[in-house]
Amino acid sequence: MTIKLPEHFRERMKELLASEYDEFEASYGRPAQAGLRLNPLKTGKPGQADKIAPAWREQPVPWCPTGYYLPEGARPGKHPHYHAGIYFIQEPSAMAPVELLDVKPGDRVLDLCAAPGGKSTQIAGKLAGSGLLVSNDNHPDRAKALLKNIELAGVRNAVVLNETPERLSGRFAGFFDKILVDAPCSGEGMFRKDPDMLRAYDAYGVDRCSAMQRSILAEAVKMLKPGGTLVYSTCTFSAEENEGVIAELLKDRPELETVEAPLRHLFAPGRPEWLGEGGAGSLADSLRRTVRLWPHRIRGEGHYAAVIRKHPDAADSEPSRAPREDRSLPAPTRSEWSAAEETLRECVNAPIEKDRRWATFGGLLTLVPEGLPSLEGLRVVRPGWAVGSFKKGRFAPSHALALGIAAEDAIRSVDFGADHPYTIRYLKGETLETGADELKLSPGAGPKGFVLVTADGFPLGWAKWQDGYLKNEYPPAWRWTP
Ligand SMILES: C[S@@+](CC[C@H](N)C(=O)[O-])C[C@H]1O[C@@H](n2cnc3c(N)ncnc32)[C@H](O)[C@@H]1O
Repeated sequence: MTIKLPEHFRERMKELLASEYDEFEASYGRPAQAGLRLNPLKTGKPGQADKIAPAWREQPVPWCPTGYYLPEGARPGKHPHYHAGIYFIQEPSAMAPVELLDVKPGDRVLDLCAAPGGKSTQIAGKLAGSGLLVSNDNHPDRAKALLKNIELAGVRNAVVLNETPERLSGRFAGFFDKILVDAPCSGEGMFRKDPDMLRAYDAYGVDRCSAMQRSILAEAVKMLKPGGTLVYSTCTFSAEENEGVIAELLKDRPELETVEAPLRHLFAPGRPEWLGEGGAGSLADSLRRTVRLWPHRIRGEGHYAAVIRKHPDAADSEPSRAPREDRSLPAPTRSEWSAAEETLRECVNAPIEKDRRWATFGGLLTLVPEGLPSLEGLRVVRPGWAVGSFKKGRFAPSHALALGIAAEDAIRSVDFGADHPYTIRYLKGETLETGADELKLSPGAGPKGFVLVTADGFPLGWAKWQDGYLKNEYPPAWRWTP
């Protein structure tokens, strides 16, 4: 494979990398590194991960305990397991920023530039269902794609927003323990993986990107708690978009400092000297603590990341201007709740946590994550886990419910196995002839009603059984395409 690198990119990298440049350029003659990351929300129990193709789990990514290099020719996106959200396809160096953020269960985390959700789903795996994830992207269509991946991953404690950093910082001042800013960038580390990035490179030049990154980051730090950690990352190599953005942020802000990245020994240091005369000044040591992932030094396409801590004694950010009552998220009416409760009891064994905060949103019943401030006035894509929808006085379980529970939580289930022809036919939206004796029923349940369809024990979606047929409830927008 030969990639024609933009001439000014080659010239700049040659000057910066000097004797290392030939090795760097040679890396563009090798195939892109593809990776897969297991979803701990679905593969955390003993034996679950063993069901995934062994060849895809042979080569671990050194900086990500759930990440693997894919062998050439592997097509995990064309496997029923993909539709169960048990893994995500992610370029290996893109797995590093969330590992550096060091998310713990119970944290309040913001992923500010989150679509399509590779890193948000990684964060959700680390939260393990406890704490809060606010996943945001300012692009409306990309925010929808983000929601789809959050639902596919079976995340129950995430809110998806479609907002600007400025509007969010007014609402969430000093609120988050951890923030990821995986910034839009000129994408120099994507040339091998995605030739479209080469075409877009001139349109999204380094100067334009660095201006955007500085303004996003300035808003992001306002939302960080004293003592909180922020990771800034890009998939580009230019110093202006990396060390330059961090230098600008740290300048005159003694409450912020870079810290040694936990996995620093695996990566190369930041390059303050590339900022030129007077560019880094007294910040040179701080910038050397940031990390660079180079395609000629590691197996990955390349990334930059800086870990920044806000001093625990930093003055609190301006208090949030959130309204006390959230009128944008009304609680279900008594009749809505009873319709929902009746159907949910027909579908799932798990207790319905009535004392949690439930809200109706766009015809959906959603479980709002604990500790969420008011979202009133913000562009909300989804305020929590949507467990079902109301239609003409009736309630139906959602696809997000199917993907967010375990097979044993369902009252009725049926498993065809990933290799069974019925599994693909189910994912294509077909009705399936199925005997009542093929269903697994909870004690006391009859065969008629909602059935969770699973593959190798991993939920794929709902069907409705009646008179020997499974009527397909798989959402048309999610269907299998050849
Ligand atoms: C590098 S991508 C993020 C990739 C993502 N973190 C993942 O791992 O899947 C950058 C994202 O930032 C979004 N974006 C651009 N400008 C933004 C802004 N001002 N505020 C929030 N998001 C922005 C873009 O729409 C894009 O989806």
